[in-house]
Amino acid sequence: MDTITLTGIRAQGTHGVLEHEHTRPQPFIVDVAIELDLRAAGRSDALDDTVDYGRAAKAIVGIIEGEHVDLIERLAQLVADALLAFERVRRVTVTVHKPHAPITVPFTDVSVTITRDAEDCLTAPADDDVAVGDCGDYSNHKDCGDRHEGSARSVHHVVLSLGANQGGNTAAITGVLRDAVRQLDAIEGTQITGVSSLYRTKAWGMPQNTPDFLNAIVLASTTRRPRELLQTIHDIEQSAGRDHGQHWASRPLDIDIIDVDGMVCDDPTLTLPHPRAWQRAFVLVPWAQVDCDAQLAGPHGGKVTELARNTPDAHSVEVVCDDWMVAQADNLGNPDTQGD
Ligand SMILES: Nc1ncnc2c1ncn2[C@@H]1O[C@H](COP(=O)(O)OP(=O)(O)OP(=O)(O)O)[C@@H](O)[C@H]1O
Ligand SMILES: Nc1nc2c(c(=O)[nH]1)N=C(CO)CN2
Repeated sequence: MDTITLTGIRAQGTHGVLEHEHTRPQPFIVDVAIELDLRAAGRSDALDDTVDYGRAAKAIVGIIEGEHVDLIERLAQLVADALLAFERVRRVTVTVHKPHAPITVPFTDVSVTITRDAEDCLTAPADDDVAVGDCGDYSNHKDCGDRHEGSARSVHHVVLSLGANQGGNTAAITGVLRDAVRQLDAIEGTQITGVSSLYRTKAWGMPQNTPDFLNAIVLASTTRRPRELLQTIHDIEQSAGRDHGQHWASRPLDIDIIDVDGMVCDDPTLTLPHPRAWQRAFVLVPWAQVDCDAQLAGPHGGKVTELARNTPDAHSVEVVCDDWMVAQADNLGNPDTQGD
Protein backbone atom coordinates (compact mmCIF):
# COMPACT_ATOMS: atom_id res chain seq x y z
CA MET A 1 0.00 0.00 0.00
CA ASP A 2 1.15 3.57 -0.72
CA THR A 3 0.88 6.52 1.65
CA ILE A 4 0.05 10.22 1.53
CA THR A 5 1.30 11.92 4.69
CA LEU A 6 0.08 15.27 5.98
CA THR A 7 1.71 16.62 9.11
CA GLY A 8 1.20 19.62 11.35
CA ILE A 9 -2.32 20.60 10.25
CA ARG A 10 -3.17 23.20 12.84
CA ALA A 11 -6.43 24.90 13.75
CA GLN A 12 -8.21 26.24 16.80
CA GLY A 13 -10.92 24.13 18.39
CA THR A 14 -13.04 24.04 21.51
CA HIS A 15 -12.53 20.43 22.53
CA GLY A 16 -11.93 19.14 26.01
CA VAL A 17 -13.65 17.91 29.12
CA LEU A 18 -13.21 21.05 31.22
CA GLU A 19 -15.87 23.75 31.15
CA HIS A 20 -13.59 26.53 29.85
CA GLU A 21 -12.39 24.29 27.01
CA HIS A 22 -15.95 24.29 25.61
CA THR A 23 -15.77 28.00 24.88
CA ARG A 24 -12.11 29.05 24.75
CA PRO A 25 -10.41 27.90 21.55
CA GLN A 26 -6.98 26.26 21.77
CA PRO A 27 -4.70 24.77 19.11
CA PHE A 28 -5.04 21.19 17.91
CA ILE A 29 -2.49 19.70 15.54
CA VAL A 30 -3.19 16.70 13.37
CA ASP A 31 -0.86 14.35 11.47
CA VAL A 32 -2.29 11.75 9.14
CA ALA A 33 -0.99 8.90 7.02
CA ILE A 34 -3.52 8.01 4.31
CA GLU A 35 -2.95 4.59 2.78
CA LEU A 36 -4.20 3.86 -0.72
CA ASP A 37 -3.04 2.42 -3.98
CA LEU A 38 -1.29 5.21 -5.91
CA ARG A 39 -0.26 3.17 -8.95
CA ALA A 40 -3.11 4.52 -11.12
CA ALA A 41 -2.28 8.14 -10.21
CA GLY A 42 1.39 7.48 -10.88
CA ARG A 43 0.50 6.35 -14.39
CA SER A 44 -2.31 8.80 -15.25
CA ASP A 45 -1.09 11.97 -13.48
CA ALA A 46 -4.80 12.63 -12.73
CA LEU A 47 -6.11 14.05 -9.45
CA ASP A 48 -9.18 11.83 -9.83
CA ASP A 49 -6.97 8.79 -9.26
CA THR A 50 -5.76 9.88 -5.85
CA VAL A 51 -6.88 11.84 -2.80
CA ASP A 52 -6.66 15.61 -3.15
CA TYR A 53 -4.50 16.38 -0.10
CA GLY A 54 -5.80 19.98 -0.08
CA ARG A 55 -9.34 18.69 0.34
CA ALA A 56 -8.22 16.26 2.98
CA ALA A 57 -6.47 19.05 4.90
CA LYS A 58 -9.57 21.24 4.71
CA ALA A 59 -11.72 18.38 5.95
CA ILE A 60 -9.42 18.04 8.96
CA VAL A 61 -9.54 21.76 9.72
CA GLY A 62 -13.36 21.62 9.41
CA ILE A 63 -13.42 18.93 12.08
CA ILE A 64 -11.03 20.72 14.43
CA GLU A 65 -13.04 23.93 14.07
CA GLY A 66 -16.35 22.06 14.19
CA GLU A 67 -18.61 20.86 16.90
CA HIS A 68 -17.22 20.36 20.40
CA VAL A 69 -16.09 16.93 21.53
CA ASP A 70 -14.68 16.09 24.93
CA LEU A 71 -11.86 13.73 23.96
CA ILE A 72 -8.99 13.87 21.47
CA GLU A 73 -9.75 10.18 20.94
CA ARG A 74 -13.13 11.24 19.51
CA LEU A 75 -11.52 14.00 17.42
CA ALA A 76 -9.11 11.43 15.97
CA GLN A 77 -12.04 9.12 15.16
CA LEU A 78 -13.92 11.94 13.38
CA VAL A 79 -10.81 12.71 11.31
CA ALA A 80 -10.37 9.03 10.47
CA ASP A 81 -14.04 8.74 9.42
CA ALA A 82 -13.79 11.82 7.19
CA LEU A 83 -10.62 10.55 5.48
CA LEU A 84 -12.03 7.06 5.00
CA ALA A 85 -15.01 8.67 3.25
CA PHE A 86 -12.64 9.70 0.44
CA GLU A 87 -12.76 7.28 -2.42
CA ARG A 88 -9.85 4.82 -2.63
CA VAL A 89 -8.63 5.26 0.95
CA ARG A 90 -7.96 1.87 2.55
CA ARG A 91 -6.48 2.77 5.91
CA VAL A 92 -5.63 5.90 7.91
CA THR A 93 -3.42 6.60 10.87
CA VAL A 94 -4.38 9.79 12.68
CA THR A 95 -2.49 11.56 15.45
CA VAL A 96 -4.15 14.44 17.30
CA HIS A 97 -1.88 16.65 19.42
CA LYS A 98 -3.19 18.98 22.10
CA PRO A 99 -0.11 20.96 23.18
CA HIS A 100 -2.04 23.33 25.48
CA ALA A 101 -3.99 20.62 27.26
CA PRO A 102 -4.85 21.44 30.88
CA ILE A 103 -2.06 19.40 32.48
CA THR A 104 -0.67 20.83 35.68
CA VAL A 105 2.96 19.74 35.29
CA PRO A 106 5.40 21.02 32.64
CA PHE A 107 4.89 19.06 29.43
CA THR A 108 5.60 19.43 25.74
CA ASP A 109 2.69 17.69 24.09
CA VAL A 110 -0.03 15.13 24.57
CA SER A 111 -1.40 13.15 21.64
CA VAL A 112 -3.38 10.09 20.64
CA THR A 113 -2.76 7.97 17.56
CA ILE A 114 -5.34 5.66 16.01
CA THR A 115 -5.35 3.45 12.92
CA ARG A 116 -8.63 2.63 11.15
CA ASP A 117 -9.41 0.57 8.06
CA ALA A 118 -12.01 1.31 5.39
CA GLU A 119 -13.80 -1.90 6.33
CA ASP A 120 -14.41 -0.44 9.82
CA CYS A 121 -16.71 2.25 8.51
CA LEU A 122 -18.77 0.99 5.59
CA THR A 123 -21.81 3.06 6.52
CA ALA A 124 -24.06 2.76 3.46
CA PRO A 125 -27.61 2.17 4.63
CA ALA A 126 -28.97 -1.35 4.02
CA ASP A 127 -31.63 -0.07 1.61
CA ASP A 128 -29.07 1.94 -0.35
CA ASP A 129 -29.00 0.19 -3.68
CA VAL A 130 -25.46 1.19 -4.45
CA ALA A 131 -24.08 1.06 -7.97
CA VAL A 132 -20.38 0.38 -8.04
CA GLY A 133 -18.40 1.42 -11.04
CA ASP A 134 -19.39 4.23 -13.39
CA CYS A 135 -19.01 7.31 -11.25
CA GLY A 136 -17.95 9.98 -13.66
CA ASP A 137 -20.91 11.23 -15.65
CA TYR A 138 -23.84 12.82 -13.90
CA SER A 139 -24.94 15.09 -16.70
CA ASN A 140 -28.63 15.72 -17.26
CA HIS A 141 -30.13 13.19 -14.94
CA LYS A 142 -33.85 13.89 -14.81
CA ASP A 143 -34.18 12.99 -11.16
CA CYS A 144 -31.43 13.77 -8.69
CA GLY A 145 -33.03 11.76 -5.91
CA ASP A 146 -33.08 8.15 -6.83
CA ARG A 147 -29.83 7.43 -8.54
CA HIS A 148 -26.95 6.02 -6.57
CA GLU A 149 -23.98 7.14 -8.50
CA GLY A 150 -20.54 7.35 -7.08
CA SER A 151 -18.15 5.25 -5.17
CA ALA A 152 -19.01 2.00 -3.40
CA ARG A 153 -20.03 4.04 -0.36
CA SER A 154 -21.92 6.69 -2.36
CA VAL A 155 -20.22 9.62 -0.71
CA HIS A 156 -21.44 12.89 -2.21
CA HIS A 157 -19.58 16.18 -2.02
CA VAL A 158 -22.07 18.95 -1.56
CA VAL A 159 -21.98 22.74 -1.50
CA LEU A 160 -24.64 24.45 0.60
CA SER A 161 -25.53 28.12 0.80
CA LEU A 162 -26.81 29.37 4.15
CA GLY A 163 -28.55 32.71 4.52
CA ALA A 164 -30.79 34.60 6.92
CA ASN A 165 -31.98 38.16 7.45
CA GLN A 166 -34.59 37.78 10.17
CA GLY A 167 -34.52 36.94 13.85
CA GLY A 168 -32.67 39.73 15.61
CA ASN A 169 -29.27 41.35 15.53
CA THR A 170 -26.09 40.05 13.89
CA ALA A 171 -25.20 37.90 16.92
CA ALA A 172 -28.64 36.27 16.99
CA ILE A 173 -28.71 35.56 13.26
CA THR A 174 -25.13 34.27 13.42
CA GLY A 175 -26.24 31.94 16.22
CA VAL A 176 -28.99 30.52 14.00
CA LEU A 177 -26.56 29.98 11.11
CA ARG A 178 -24.02 28.38 13.46
CA ASP A 179 -26.67 26.02 14.84
CA ALA A 180 -27.64 25.15 11.29
CA VAL A 181 -24.02 24.18 10.49
CA ARG A 182 -23.94 22.01 13.61
CA GLN A 183 -27.22 20.35 12.68
CA LEU A 184 -25.90 19.67 9.18
CA ASP A 185 -22.75 18.18 10.68
CA ALA A 186 -24.91 15.97 12.90
CA ILE A 187 -26.80 14.41 9.98
CA GLU A 188 -25.95 10.72 9.87
CA GLY A 189 -23.18 10.01 7.38
CA THR A 190 -22.45 13.70 6.94
CA GLN A 191 -19.29 15.62 7.66
CA ILE A 192 -18.71 19.34 7.25
CA THR A 193 -15.47 19.80 5.33
CA GLY A 194 -15.34 23.56 4.98
CA VAL A 195 -17.08 26.71 6.19
CA SER A 196 -16.58 30.10 4.53
CA SER A 197 -16.32 33.38 6.34
CA LEU A 198 -19.59 35.02 7.27
CA TYR A 199 -20.67 37.73 4.82
CA ARG A 200 -23.12 40.59 4.99
CA THR A 201 -24.91 40.87 1.65
CA LYS A 202 -27.55 43.13 0.11
CA ALA A 203 -30.88 41.33 -0.34
CA TRP A 204 -30.76 40.05 -3.90
CA GLY A 205 -33.96 40.22 -5.98
CA MET A 206 -35.94 41.69 -3.10
CA PRO A 207 -37.35 45.20 -2.44
CA GLN A 208 -34.79 47.90 -1.60
CA ASN A 209 -35.66 48.26 2.07
CA THR A 210 -35.23 44.53 2.75
CA PRO A 211 -32.75 44.02 5.62
CA ASP A 212 -29.29 42.79 4.63
CA PHE A 213 -28.62 39.06 4.78
CA LEU A 214 -25.86 37.15 6.49
CA ASN A 215 -24.61 34.43 4.14
CA ALA A 216 -22.03 31.67 4.18
CA ILE A 217 -21.10 28.60 2.18
CA VAL A 218 -20.65 25.19 3.75
CA LEU A 219 -18.91 22.24 2.09
CA ALA A 220 -19.81 18.76 3.24
CA SER A 221 -19.43 15.13 2.36
CA THR A 222 -22.47 12.95 2.92
CA THR A 223 -23.77 9.48 2.31
CA ARG A 224 -27.33 10.88 2.24
CA ARG A 225 -29.01 10.81 -1.14
CA PRO A 226 -29.54 14.34 -2.48
CA ARG A 227 -33.33 14.20 -1.97
CA GLU A 228 -32.91 12.89 1.57
CA LEU A 229 -30.49 15.72 2.25
CA LEU A 230 -33.02 18.25 0.89
CA GLN A 231 -35.71 16.85 3.20
CA THR A 232 -33.41 17.11 6.23
CA ILE A 233 -32.49 20.65 5.21
CA HIS A 234 -36.18 21.56 5.12
CA ASP A 235 -36.53 20.13 8.65
CA ILE A 236 -33.60 22.25 9.85
CA GLU A 237 -35.09 25.35 8.19
CA GLN A 238 -38.43 24.63 9.79
CA SER A 239 -36.93 24.19 13.25
CA ALA A 240 -35.46 27.70 12.83
CA GLY A 241 -38.97 29.02 12.19
CA ARG A 242 -38.90 29.06 8.41
CA ASP A 243 -42.28 29.32 6.72
CA HIS A 244 -42.00 27.99 3.18
CA GLY A 245 -45.10 29.86 2.05
CA GLN A 246 -43.32 32.88 0.66
CA HIS A 247 -40.76 32.79 -2.10
CA TRP A 248 -37.94 35.35 -1.96
CA ALA A 249 -39.06 36.91 1.29
CA SER A 250 -37.12 37.75 4.45
CA ARG A 251 -36.42 34.55 6.33
CA PRO A 252 -34.85 33.29 9.60
CA LEU A 253 -32.94 30.57 7.72
CA ASP A 254 -32.51 29.45 4.14
CA ILE A 255 -30.32 26.55 3.07
CA ASP A 256 -29.94 25.95 -0.65
CA ILE A 257 -28.16 23.00 -2.23
CA ILE A 258 -25.83 24.64 -4.71
CA ASP A 259 -23.96 21.63 -6.01
CA VAL A 260 -23.76 17.86 -5.55
CA ASP A 261 -20.70 16.24 -7.16
CA GLY A 262 -21.07 18.59 -10.15
CA MET A 263 -24.41 16.93 -11.09
CA VAL A 264 -26.63 18.68 -13.61
CA CYS A 265 -30.35 17.95 -13.40
CA ASP A 266 -33.58 19.79 -14.01
CA ASP A 267 -35.83 18.10 -11.47
CA PRO A 268 -37.89 21.01 -10.03
CA THR A 269 -37.84 19.48 -6.54
CA LEU A 270 -34.06 19.57 -6.61
CA THR A 271 -32.46 21.40 -9.50
CA LEU A 272 -28.69 21.06 -9.73
CA PRO A 273 -26.67 23.09 -9.72
CA HIS A 274 -28.96 25.60 -7.99
CA PRO A 275 -30.42 27.40 -10.98
CA ARG A 276 -29.64 30.91 -9.76
CA ALA A 277 -26.26 30.26 -8.15
CA TRP A 278 -24.35 31.53 -11.18
CA GLN A 279 -25.85 35.01 -10.75
CA ARG A 280 -25.54 35.35 -7.01
CA ALA A 281 -22.55 37.09 -5.51
CA PHE A 282 -23.79 36.02 -2.06
CA VAL A 283 -23.18 32.42 -3.14
CA LEU A 284 -20.17 32.77 -5.45
CA VAL A 285 -17.97 35.06 -3.33
CA PRO A 286 -18.05 32.86 -0.19
CA TRP A 287 -17.76 29.70 -2.29
CA ALA A 288 -14.66 31.03 -4.04
CA GLN A 289 -13.23 31.96 -0.66
CA VAL A 290 -13.64 28.50 0.87
CA ASP A 291 -12.61 26.62 -2.31
CA CYS A 292 -10.51 28.63 -4.72
CA ASP A 293 -10.58 25.79 -7.30
CA ALA A 294 -14.35 25.36 -7.24
CA GLN A 295 -16.20 24.89 -10.53
CA LEU A 296 -19.90 25.49 -11.07
CA ALA A 297 -21.43 22.86 -13.36
CA GLY A 298 -24.19 23.41 -15.91
CA PRO A 299 -24.92 25.75 -18.80
CA HIS A 300 -23.97 28.88 -16.83
CA GLY A 301 -21.06 27.20 -15.12
CA GLY A 302 -17.39 27.96 -14.93
CA LYS A 303 -14.67 28.71 -12.47
CA VAL A 304 -16.33 30.11 -9.38
CA THR A 305 -13.64 32.72 -8.73
CA GLU A 306 -14.31 34.16 -12.21
CA LEU A 307 -18.09 33.98 -11.97
CA ALA A 308 -17.82 35.76 -8.61
CA ARG A 309 -15.64 38.48 -10.10
CA ASN A 310 -18.15 39.02 -12.91
CA THR A 311 -21.29 39.39 -10.80
CA PRO A 312 -22.39 43.04 -10.87
CA ASP A 313 -23.01 43.12 -7.11
CA ALA A 314 -19.79 41.44 -5.89
CA HIS A 315 -18.92 44.73 -4.13
CA SER A 316 -22.08 44.49 -2.01
CA VAL A 317 -20.82 41.32 -0.33
CA GLU A 318 -18.54 42.00 2.62
CA VAL A 319 -16.91 39.82 5.25
CA VAL A 320 -18.37 40.17 8.73
CA CYS A 321 -16.24 37.57 10.47
CA ASP A 322 -13.75 34.87 9.46
CA ASP A 323 -14.03 32.62 12.51
CA TRP A 324 -17.74 33.04 13.09
CA MET A 325 -18.22 29.40 14.07
CA VAL A 326 -16.26 30.07 17.27
CA ALA A 327 -16.21 33.88 17.62
CA GLN A 328 -17.84 35.56 20.60
CA ALA A 329 -20.74 37.96 19.97
CA ASP A 330 -18.56 41.06 20.38
CA ASN A 331 -16.14 39.86 17.69
CA LEU A 332 -18.72 39.74 14.96
CA GLY A 333 -17.32 42.63 13.04
CA ASN A 334 -18.72 45.90 11.79
CA PRO A 335 -21.66 47.85 13.02
CA ASP A 336 -24.56 46.56 11.02
CA THR A 337 -28.10 47.01 9.89
CA GLN A 338 -29.49 44.03 11.72
CA GLY A 339 -30.79 46.09 14.58
CA ASP A 340 -27.84 45.88 17.04
N1 LIG B 1 -30.92 23.25 -5.46
C1 LIG B 1 -31.97 23.45 -4.67
N2 LIG B 1 -31.81 23.76 -3.37
C2 LIG B 1 -32.88 23.95 -2.54
N3 LIG B 1 -34.16 23.86 -2.96
C3 LIG B 1 -34.38 23.56 -4.25
C4 LIG B 1 -33.30 23.34 -5.16
N4 LIG B 1 -33.84 23.05 -6.38
C5 LIG B 1 -35.15 23.09 -6.27
N5 LIG B 1 -35.49 23.39 -4.98
C6 LIG B 1 -36.88 23.50 -4.55
O1 LIG B 1 -37.20 24.85 -4.40
C7 LIG B 1 -38.25 24.97 -3.46
C8 LIG B 1 -38.27 26.37 -2.88
O2 LIG B 1 -37.07 26.55 -2.14
P1 LIG B 1 -36.83 27.84 -1.24
O3 LIG B 1 -38.06 28.13 -0.43
O4 LIG B 1 -35.56 27.63 -0.48
O5 LIG B 1 -36.68 28.95 -2.35
P2 LIG B 1 -36.19 30.41 -2.12
O6 LIG B 1 -35.08 30.37 -1.12
O7 LIG B 1 -37.36 31.33 -1.76
O8 LIG B 1 -35.62 30.85 -3.53
P3 LIG B 1 -34.27 30.40 -4.26
O9 LIG B 1 -34.47 28.96 -4.62
O10 LIG B 1 -34.21 31.32 -5.43
O11 LIG B 1 -33.14 30.60 -3.30
C9 LIG B 1 -37.96 23.87 -2.46
O12 LIG B 1 -39.14 23.35 -1.90
C10 LIG B 1 -37.16 22.85 -3.21
O13 LIG B 1 -37.87 21.65 -3.43
N1 LIG C 1 -28.27 38.66 -0.16
C1 LIG C 1 -29.13 37.66 -0.28
N2 LIG C 1 -30.17 37.79 -1.10
C2 LIG C 1 -31.05 36.76 -1.24
C3 LIG C 1 -30.86 35.56 -0.52
C4 LIG C 1 -29.74 35.46 0.33
O1 LIG C 1 -29.51 34.41 1.02
N3 LIG C 1 -28.89 36.52 0.43
N4 LIG C 1 -31.74 34.53 -0.69
C5 LIG C 1 -32.74 34.63 -1.55
C6 LIG C 1 -33.62 33.49 -1.78
O2 LIG C 1 -33.08 32.33 -1.34
C7 LIG C 1 -33.00 35.83 -2.34
N5 LIG C 1 -32.08 36.87 -2.09
